[in-house]
Amino acid sequence: MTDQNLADSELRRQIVVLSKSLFDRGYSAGSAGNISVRVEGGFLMTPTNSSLGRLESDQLSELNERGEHVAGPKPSKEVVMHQAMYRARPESAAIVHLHSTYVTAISCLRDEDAIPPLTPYFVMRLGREVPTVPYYKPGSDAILDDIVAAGKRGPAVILANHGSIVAGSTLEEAVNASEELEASAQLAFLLEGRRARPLTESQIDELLT
Ligand SMILES: O=C(O)[C@@H](O)C(=O)COP(=O)(O)O
Ligand SMILES: [Zn+2]
Repeated sequence: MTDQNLADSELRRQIVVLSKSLFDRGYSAGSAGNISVRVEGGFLMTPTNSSLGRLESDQLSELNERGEHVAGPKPSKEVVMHQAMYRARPESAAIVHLHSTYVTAISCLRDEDAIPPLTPYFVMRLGREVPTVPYYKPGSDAILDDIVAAGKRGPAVILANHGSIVAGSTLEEAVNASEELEASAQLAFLLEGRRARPLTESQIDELLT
């Protein structure tokens, strides 16, 4: 079942539960990060300046199909970034933006190929590559074109000196992929400077077929 088939109340419950789970395990701190989910007629989104650990299901922002705020508290400042990712990946029903520690550390170090495809699970959850877009001030609409281009290359994108944005066909899928991205960033740090054996192109092809 895709998230769009789930009742609005169930999607609200999932946003609260999965956001708290991410927060409790250290994937976001303070009020960093934001989440959106496609619903009938538009999107639900976490409010701006809200902590992922303390959301309430009846206090989520409601947006229409065009990404305009129609009800609930003021949405995250990253509406345009989320809308760009939905545009790049029309099959997506949920998007997670985090500042998880190792991904954010890598986002401050490299411009491309920041996290190599070293394991099958990386390829299965994140694809062949995780592109990086240049730095933009958080909330800047100018990020739109770069996110559309990067999102077409894969479901996960690194934001230079900021964090990550990950799309999924369900919220659970987007959360799982975000967690895999952070685990892969940790691996990349552990292996830095060592002769790690990357997966071959044919091994990657086999995983993606
Ligand atoms: O980094 C930022 O400021 C935003 O990208 C963010 O993570 C939290 O912004 P809001 O969702 O507007 O609270
Ligand atoms: Zn952010």
